[in-house]
Amino acid sequence: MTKPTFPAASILGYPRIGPNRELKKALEAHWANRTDEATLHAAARELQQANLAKLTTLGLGATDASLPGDFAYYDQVLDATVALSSLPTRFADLADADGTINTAASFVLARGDESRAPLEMTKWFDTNYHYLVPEIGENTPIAANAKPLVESFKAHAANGNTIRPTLVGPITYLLLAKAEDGAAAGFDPLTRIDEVVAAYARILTELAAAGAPWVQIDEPALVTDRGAELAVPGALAESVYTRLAAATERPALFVTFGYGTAGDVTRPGAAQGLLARAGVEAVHADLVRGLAPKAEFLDDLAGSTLVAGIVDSRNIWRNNLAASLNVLKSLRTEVQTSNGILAVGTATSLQHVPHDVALENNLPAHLPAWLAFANQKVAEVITLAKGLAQGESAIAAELSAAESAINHRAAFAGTTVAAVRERLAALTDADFSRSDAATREAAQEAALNLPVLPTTTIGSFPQTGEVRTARAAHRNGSIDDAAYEGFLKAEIARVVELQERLGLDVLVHGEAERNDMVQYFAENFDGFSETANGWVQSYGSRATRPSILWGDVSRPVAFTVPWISYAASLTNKPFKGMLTGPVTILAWSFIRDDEPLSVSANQVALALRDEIADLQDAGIGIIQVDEPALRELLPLRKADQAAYLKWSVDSFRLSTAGAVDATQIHTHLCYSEFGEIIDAIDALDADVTSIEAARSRMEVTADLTEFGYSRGIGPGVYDIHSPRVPSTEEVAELIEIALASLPAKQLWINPDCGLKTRGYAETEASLANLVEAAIAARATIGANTGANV
Ligand code: MET
Ligand SMILES: [Zn+2]
Repeated sequence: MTKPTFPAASILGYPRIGPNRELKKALEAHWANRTDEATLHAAARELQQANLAKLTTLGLGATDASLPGDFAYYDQVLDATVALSSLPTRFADLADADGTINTAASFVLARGDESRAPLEMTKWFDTNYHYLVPEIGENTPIAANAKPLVESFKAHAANGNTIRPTLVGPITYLLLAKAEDGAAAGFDPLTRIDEVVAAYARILTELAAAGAPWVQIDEPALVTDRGAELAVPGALAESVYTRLAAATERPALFVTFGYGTAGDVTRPGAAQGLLARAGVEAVHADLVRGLAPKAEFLDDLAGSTLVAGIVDSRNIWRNNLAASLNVLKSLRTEVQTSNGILAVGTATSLQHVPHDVALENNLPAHLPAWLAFANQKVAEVITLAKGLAQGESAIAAELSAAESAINHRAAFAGTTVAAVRERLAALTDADFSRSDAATREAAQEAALNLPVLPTTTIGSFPQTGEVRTARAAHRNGSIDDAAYEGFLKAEIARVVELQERLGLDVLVHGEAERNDMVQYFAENFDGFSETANGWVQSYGSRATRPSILWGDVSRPVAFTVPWISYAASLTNKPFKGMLTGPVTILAWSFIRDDEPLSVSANQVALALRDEIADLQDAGIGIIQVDEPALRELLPLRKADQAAYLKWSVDSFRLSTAGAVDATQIHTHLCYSEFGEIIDAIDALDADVTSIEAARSRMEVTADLTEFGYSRGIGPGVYDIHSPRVPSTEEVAELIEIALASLPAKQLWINPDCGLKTRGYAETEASLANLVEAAIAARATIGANTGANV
């Protein structure tokens, strides 16, 4: 029997938030009870129809299943939880009479309610998109609920569009899940795979009955080390897809593997061949982050289609169509040798890029022609498929436009800046190291004269409505620079006065002048530009607007110094200046594809190094360089991690190593999987490191003791993710847990993260309790151990 052929051009998914963040607005209006559920559904449907209309205008077929059916109100993993009705026990009362999870219930899972915390949120692979972590135990219900998928398919079909319903795959779903609280120790959600497969088989049957010709099943977890072990002959992936392919009355299956190489990286294509032989009609390979399949590993595709993910869906650069076409042609040879058919697609869903370059009206003139956002990428996929089928001459105009944009970019003045390159080339090992920690410690003790268990904050103070209003007014010109500066100074003075009143030991300026901890730096560095409308979903209704790094980086003038030195002038207390580190600046921006990331990281590091020198000259004795994204960029495969950690740590060291001994360098990382990269964190060589720890009740302190961590450490004692005010007793307890494993001399007392999302009332109350608990702990230490701590 011949297998159905997948459309020649398709995309794995499309941004869901809407070109003007329509979904955000609809969701937030609904959550604020300003609209009912029917209004929300109508707004979402309208947005999806507009998106599909756009995609067909761009050239995707309306009826050949090349339109992705990947819409989600909040998150695609949450939608898989809905499709499986897998409600964790603590939410069991939310189930409908038939056991299913309705839209309102799914929002409770996503957002929590008065009595329950929401599902945990975690970064999706190595992206800045967050999914909701499924909680699966021995008894979590698993039962098919095809209704949302079927209804959506039918609604679009009635409108003339044949979408390809999309689901997170069974293996990926369970690998991303965590054991439900109360499950037996060591319980592995993957042990529930047979039930998940049975539920998916049922969903496939219902989708076939509704008329869906194709279904897309995303299995990106097979590009991780753990997933790869399951993608070898005789292992789980083979049996799962043999069973799904055997489902009676099902749509054709398209299984995708974004974010890397599926299966064994030394045998690119082996995982795809395996699934094709198991009966899957179309398989995908990410050619941007992963390796191109080879005939020798594909073996026999058994008539299946291989969809080449050649257009980058994680970045915004215009595709080099000529180079891509060459890759596609040689891949076609491999695929045809393997008895398969080649089609063209994206590396992952386009959910990681903004909608449309055409919506940008503020970019520097040279930039738009270099870029491709989602809509431009759809056109690129279609062009490449056409070129592959009909030859270069059929796409001559597109090839030449791409070529001239790429040549223009390569030759453009800011792309390579001689002075920046010379400075990088002249670096020596000495530029990456400070003197030994003991020497620094002595110099800092003399300079700062801090009490034991010093109290501080992570940097930002509440960004009130007034701050945001003033910023917007300044941006649109309704208040002038002087008025805005006056406003910010008053805000800074208020924050300094508050910290003095609360009795904190190390003060900060509060970051009121920063719209965002990355964008603010990008705005002040050469080599970056900001988009006006380049929103990318981060989680739920939240989106970020990453800056675009397009050229060599330098810092024309000191920009944090005026604010920070003004703040420091208002107090006699030790003062901490705040900067964002090189890895985080890059992780939360669109980065260059014409230079290794490590080169950009060192350029950013030198720009920061200049700022640190100026802060130091202005008398700032403590400088914090935040690296919350250090863990996020960690490569998915263990084999690639050491190289990443080497350059990322080096860039931090390059940024900070110009500081004199007496300047105390802090860093801040906000996640608790600290143990995993503790060597790298140690290698940052910061004098003091603050980390998130309150939710895990100081779990990290045990890792630190075991490691023998010897410098200053501030495990957060106040969970800033909720408006809850921790009592003095609670904070005292956490301090006590930390003191049980760490010497008092190393310990700092601080919140988990910045306070910008909090309100003033809870912030003041919480910080007052934090200071009170620290003072009490000092007294206890003095009583128990004498002054010698
Ligand atoms: C996500 S980490 C945030 C650190 C930053 N200094 C702040 O306080 O907001
Ligand atoms: Zn943080």
